[in-house]
Parts: sequence; C-alpha cells; structure tokens
Amino acid sequence: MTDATSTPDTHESTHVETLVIGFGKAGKSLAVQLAKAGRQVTLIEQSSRMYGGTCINIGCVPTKTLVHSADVRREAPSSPSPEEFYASAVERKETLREKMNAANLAMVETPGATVVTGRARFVGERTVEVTAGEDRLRITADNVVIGTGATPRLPSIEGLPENPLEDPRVVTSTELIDRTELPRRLAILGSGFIGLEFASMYSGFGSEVTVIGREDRLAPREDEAASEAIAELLEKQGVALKLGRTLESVSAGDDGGPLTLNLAGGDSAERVEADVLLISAGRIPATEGLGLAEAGVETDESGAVVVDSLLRTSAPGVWAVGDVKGGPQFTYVSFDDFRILKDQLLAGKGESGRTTEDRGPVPSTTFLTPPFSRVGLTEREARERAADEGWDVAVARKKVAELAAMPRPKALGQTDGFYQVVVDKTSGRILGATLFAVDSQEVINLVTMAMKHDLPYTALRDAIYTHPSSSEGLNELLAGI
Ligand SMILES: Cc1cc2nc3c(=O)[nH]c(=O)nc-3n(C[C@H](O)[C@H](O)[C@H](O)COP(=O)(O)OP(=O)(O)OC[C@H]3O[C@@H](n4cnc5c(N)ncnc54)[C@H](O)[C@@H]3O)c2cc1C
Ligand SMILES: NC(=O)c1ccc[n+]([C@@H]2O[C@H](COP(=O)([O-])OP(=O)(O)OC[C@H]3O[C@@H](n4cnc5c(N)ncnc54)[C@H](O)[C@@H]3O)[C@@H](O)[C@H]2O)c1
Repeated sequence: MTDATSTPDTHESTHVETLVIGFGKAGKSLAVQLAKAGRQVTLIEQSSRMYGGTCINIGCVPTKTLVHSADVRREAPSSPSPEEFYASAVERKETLREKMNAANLAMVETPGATVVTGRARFVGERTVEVTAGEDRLRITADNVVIGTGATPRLPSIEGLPENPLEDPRVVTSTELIDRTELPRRLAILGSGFIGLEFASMYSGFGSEVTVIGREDRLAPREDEAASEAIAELLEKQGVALKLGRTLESVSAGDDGGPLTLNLAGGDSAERVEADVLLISAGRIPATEGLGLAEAGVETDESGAVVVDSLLRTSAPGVWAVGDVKGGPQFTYVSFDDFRILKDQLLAGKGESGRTTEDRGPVPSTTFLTPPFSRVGLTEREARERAADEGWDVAVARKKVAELAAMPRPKALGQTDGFYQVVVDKTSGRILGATLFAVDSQEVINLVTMAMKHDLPYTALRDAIYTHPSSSEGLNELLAGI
C-alpha cells in the first residue's frame, strides 16, 4: 500500500502499525503526528465529503460561518431578499468547507500516513474490514484507534416514517445547512446546543422559528436567571418557545405542503405549522455496525465505547477517542484525547503521560448572538456544595449594559446578556463563570485558564487588560466581591 489516498482493493489484505478509524479531530491529529514521528499509520474515512470530520464539514465551522452570516443579515435586513441572502450564505459556507476538507486531506497526505476511503467494520481482534462498493480490504494492526464520532438521535415520531428523514421536510443539522432554500417556518425539536444555535441563526436569516423543548426551561442545568436571559434573547429575536412540550405526532400529508406538529404538555394541546422540522435531539456514539463485539470492545447502554482514563478500551491495543466514547461532545475534547493517545503511542519520546483526569475545567460556548459561555459550577451548584466543601460562596453578577468600564459591547451595539463569576471568598478560588456577552467565547478561556492553574479571582480582578476589550469587564465585575 502506498502513502496516498486509496479506496480498498478487492479482497486485499494488509498489516499496519496503527490503524485509525474516522478522520475527525483526534484521528487526523494522531495520524499526522505519528507519521511525522516516522511511524506507519492508516486512516480510514467512510466518505470523502467527511475528510477532516464533523467539525469542519457539518459541525462547528460551517455552522459558525452561517451564524456570522445571520448576524450580518440581522444588522442589515433590507436587500437582497432573505431567500437570496440565505442562498449566498450557504454557498459561502460550502466554499469554505470544500477548502478546509481539501486542506485536511493534504495535511494527512504525508510520508508514513495512508488514507483509505471506505466503511470500516471489525471482523476480529484488531482486524478491520473496509468496504467501498464491491471492494473489500482487510487490515490487521498492532494498535487500533476508534474515532467514529456520533450521529443524530432520531426519535420515532407518530405520523412520520420510521426513519423521519425519509420525509424531505424533516432534517437534521447536516441536511439543513446544505439546503439553499430558506425555510419560511422552521420548527426545531430539541433545545440543546444545536436547537438554540439554529433557532438564533435561522431567525436572523428571516425564518419564523419555533423551538419545542421538553424541559420547562431552556438550558435546565444553568441557573434560572441564565435560562430566563437566554429565553428573553431568543424571544426578542422573534423565536417562539414551546417549552415543557413534547411532539406527540405529525400530520404530514403527502402533498409536500406544510407539516402540522401536534404538541402535548403545557396547559393545552397545541398545533404548530412548519415547512421544515429540524431534529436536534442529541447525537449518539457512532458504533452501530462497527462490529465492536467481534473485536472484544465493550460498549455501555448508550452505545458508547467504554474507556479508562488513558482512553484504552476493554480490548488490548484498542483505544477510543472523541464523541464515540460518550461524555462531552466538543472538538476541543477530541483534540485533548489526541494528546492523551499521542503520549502513549509515542512513549519513550519524552512525552508526559497525560490522562483524562488532567483536563481540568472544560468550558463551552453556545453560539447565540451574543454567545453564551460556561465553565465550572453554576451558582446553584456552588451553593449546594458549599457546606460540604467549606466554601463561603460569593457571586459577582452584572448585566453587560451596566458594566460601565467595558465599552466594547456598546461600541458594537450589542449590550444583551450578563457576566457572572462564582467564587469561594475564603480561599479566593474561582468556582465557575457564566458569561453571556459579546466575545464571551474568548473571555471564558481566560477564566478557565485561571481556574486550571488555581489563580485566585483577585488575579483576574487586578489584571491589566487591553482596552476596549471584553476581558476588562472582569476588573469591574470582580471588584464587586
Ligand atoms: C451542527 C454541529 C455543530 C457543532 N458545533 C460545535 C462547536 O461549535 N464547537 C465544538 O467544540 N463542537 C461542536 N460540535 C461537536 C463537534 O463537531 C464534535 O464533538 C467533534 O467533531 C467530534 O470529533 P470526533 O473526533 O469524535 O470525530 P468526528 O469529527 O465526528 O469524525 C468521525 C469520522 O468518522 C467517520 N466514520 C464514522 N464511522 C465510520 C466507519 N465505520 N468507517 C469509517 N469512517 C467512519 C465519519 O464519517 C467522521 O468523518 C458540533 C457538532 C454539530 C453536529
Ligand atoms: N457550540 C458548541 O460547542 C456545539 C454546538 C452544536 C453542537 N454541539 C455538540 O453536539 C452535540 C449534539 O447537539 P444537540 O443539540 O443535538 O444535543 P444536546 O444534547 O445539546 O441537546 C439535545 C436536546 O434534545 C432533547 N431531546 C433528547 N431526546 C429527545 C426526544 N426523544 N424528544 C425530544 N427532545 C429530545 C434534550 O432534552 C435536549 O434539549 C451536543 O451535545 C454538543 O456537545 C456543540
């Protein structure tokens, strides 16, 4: 086999040192790093459209490209028409996706690394069969890394086909962002990361958006004030929220007309008409049909590959990285998994022996406008644990509009949201932060860094920040403690 992209040859078989299944963040980073270190690695990806994985093709980057376009539209809604604007935004997204896909492939096309395009399935211990059309390739390996990611959870919905995506009016995020027609009425089932980001984004593009959430409030793990602030923002953007509701059934008709969604819960049954229904009900580990039992790889009840803190599975010489192992589904977690594995596979080269326990607090951002960012504990969680931990919990909270010494949001005309930092006054320790503001996807990393390195809140309070910036709000906010 050569160091080039290939599709499987009929019934060929080969042995490699390291086999990586899935061209995602962890998989590709590992393949490149191993090859650079003079190792032989084969990377299998089921679709050329997915070179580079979920994040760059159907996830983070294309969606945030569209979020940006939607923000531009919100600012200047006059011309062209919403439909034309949206079609050009999708084209812009697609141009970037194609470039990034090609750049990712080029990055892996390096001596020592081989990309095989086909679907992998274990047929024995550290033995995989790759299928592409009629062709089959059997590969045995010393080390196997499973990085197949996750796929959308598709609940069965009365009135829709068993696979709801067979109805062209029903989509997941993957299909929706490829369509150049702007849905006039978009209903969204699920109010997690994708549900909220798409609600904000499509309202910006000009769709009439309805979110159906089964919990009584948005982001139910957050403090109530945060849930209320998110709801207020979305309603201000024109999004209709149907919370504490379940989708009982859909009257679909087969004339291609609108869907009627029948909701239960709340005070009374309700109907919502929609041209497109987006299902964003979570993503499940992509292990179906992977033959894990034949490889001796254990999975849990959700289908996730069970791993230890070194990401080792129950099968010797087999690891799992990224979304497929369950837990938080973020590109940066997948990248950290790569670090953990690199240390093991390059052992003896002065690497540090990182484990999942070394991660420290992991932040997140939901890309609303403005973005909603979180790290560590909420106020409620901190107060619940205060007695046991001996914390004297203090909370600094200010609306963005009231942070007098932070003019950047005012300069951008975007003063929605708030800053909140929760601390233990006795030790000065930062317990958590909720930043719902312009630039919060950046500022949250600053707070995370301080938490990871046990800096007291006074370090953030007394730091010198550039001006005008969104970090400097921490000077004023934390002075209030
Ligand atoms: C709409 C959306 C928006 C998101 N936005 C963000 C965000 O803003 N920030 C963030 O951090 N995260 C975001 N995420 C989550 C993030 O994309 C994932 O957590 C991350 O990409 C997972 O990477 P991974 O390494 O697990 O594998 P993936 O990148 O998912 O790659 C797995 C690859 O394996 C391939 N594969 C699967 N099965 C097989 C098989 N049997 N044989 C061969 N190949 C196979 C797949 O085709 C895929 O390319 C988003 C996700 C979605 C869906
Ligand atoms: N900005 C980001 O970092 C970002 C953006 C998008 C996606 N992601 C990642 O992608 C993953 C998938 O996103 P998601 O929004 O699909 O999942 P999610 O887990 O964030 O939210 C799922 C939502 O669907 C609801 N739900 C689950 N089952 C349901 C059912 N049967 N019927 C109705 N509702 C149901 C849940 O209550 C929840 O509100 C997330 O976990 C996240 O880690 C991250």
